[in-house]
Amino acid sequence: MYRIRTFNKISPVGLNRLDPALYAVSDSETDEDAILVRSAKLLDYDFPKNLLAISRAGAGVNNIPLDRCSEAGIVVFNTPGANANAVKELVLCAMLMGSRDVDGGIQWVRQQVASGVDVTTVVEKGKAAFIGPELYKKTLGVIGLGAIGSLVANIALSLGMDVYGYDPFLSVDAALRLDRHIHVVKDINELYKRADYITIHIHYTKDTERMIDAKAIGAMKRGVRFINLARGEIVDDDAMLAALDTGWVAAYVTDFPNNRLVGAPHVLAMPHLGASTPESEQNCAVMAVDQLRDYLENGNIRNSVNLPAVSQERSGVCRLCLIHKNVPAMLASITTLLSRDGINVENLSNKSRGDYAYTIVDLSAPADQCVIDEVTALENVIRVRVIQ
Ligand SMILES: NC(=O)c1ccc[n+]([C@@H]2O[C@H](COP(=O)([O-])OP(=O)(O)OC[C@H]3O[C@@H](n4cnc5c(N)ncnc54)[C@H](O)[C@@H]3O)[C@@H](O)[C@H]2O)c1
Ligand SMILES: O=C(O)[C@H](O)COP(=O)(O)O
Repeated sequence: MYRIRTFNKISPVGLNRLDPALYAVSDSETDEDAILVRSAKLLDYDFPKNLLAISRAGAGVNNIPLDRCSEAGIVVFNTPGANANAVKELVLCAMLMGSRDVDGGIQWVRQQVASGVDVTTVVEKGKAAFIGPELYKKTLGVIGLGAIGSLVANIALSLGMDVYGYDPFLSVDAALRLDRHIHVVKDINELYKRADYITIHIHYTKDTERMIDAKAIGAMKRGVRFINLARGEIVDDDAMLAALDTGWVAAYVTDFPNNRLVGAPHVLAMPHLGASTPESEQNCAVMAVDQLRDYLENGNIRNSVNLPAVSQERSGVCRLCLIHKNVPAMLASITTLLSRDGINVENLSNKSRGDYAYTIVDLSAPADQCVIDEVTALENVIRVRVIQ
């Protein structure tokens, strides 16, 4: 029986894929073998020794201490693309709301009614205060052309926008998803100097923290409208507030409110709603659960953010799964111990990612505990699992 602790509400459509005969799942499990999480912060969480995996039902993993997980042999998964459509649709909403003062207008209508005015008598005169430009024929800059950015870039074309994209690490898959009419630039300043609207879709890491600072904003066009449904930390709030104050930035629409931003003019702050649709919550939960099950039951790794992707059809009678450091002669050391005991290797897969590597070995005979202990004791081996 595996114990899975949930740290957020995970869609039952995903959770129902966990057989209750094999899995105990709740938010009160202790000594858990695995974690299912959305945005709950695990940075200071004291992981149980037997924790094997964390599956993030969503894209961003800045709430998970990846280095600490790798060192402890904990595999971290996310669900690439599973919530991208939900975010794309909210970006469209954000672009429109940052343009036309729909929010201000709706609030004004409510205020009229609340103060006893017959709103029908003031609408036509009052509406002039809420005028705003159209998206059609304007230029959109998309920073980050991954799962979300590529969808946003493509749909903006169909709104009649001219689209510039920037992504120095563009994957082949992502590039193939992009409409050929999108101008992909190598220098972000090419995007900054042209865009009337900029939307950012990159991960928050040490490298992207406050990437949108005073210098970046200064390189943008005066009157730019900036949309941030990625992470609050990517934008330097001081620089953004100063630019809103002078009108250099006409509107800042963000999914990451804080008290300073919410009080400022021309800021529209939503409560992290990007992925909050039933469809996206289900997609993410299904993917997070399926990947987790495949790892727990078969040792296969798909869509990990800290270990390589390694999957292998089951063969033999017993499977060894090893997380180890990416150093020379690991495979030789492991197979030497196995062959010394007369155990034949039916199939083997090994891949590395940065400082770490993962090996799956299917064996023709069950490995006895002595040999497992010896493999576990090898220098640079972090974790060994035996799956029957
Ligand atoms: N508001 C929400 O609810 C919500 C929902 C989903 C994702 N997100 C955020 O959006 C981020 C992106 O999600 P995704 O699914 O598109 O991820 P993704 O991995 O598919 O795409 C990220 C892209 O950013 C690119 N990139 C990395 N560094 C860059 C840089 N310095 N400049 C330009 N591009 C860079 C990568 O090459 C990649 O193509 C997530 O990490 C998360 O923080 C927010
Ligand atoms: O990174 C993500 O996937 C989003 O920020 C969504 O987060 P959530 O699952 O907590 O809504």
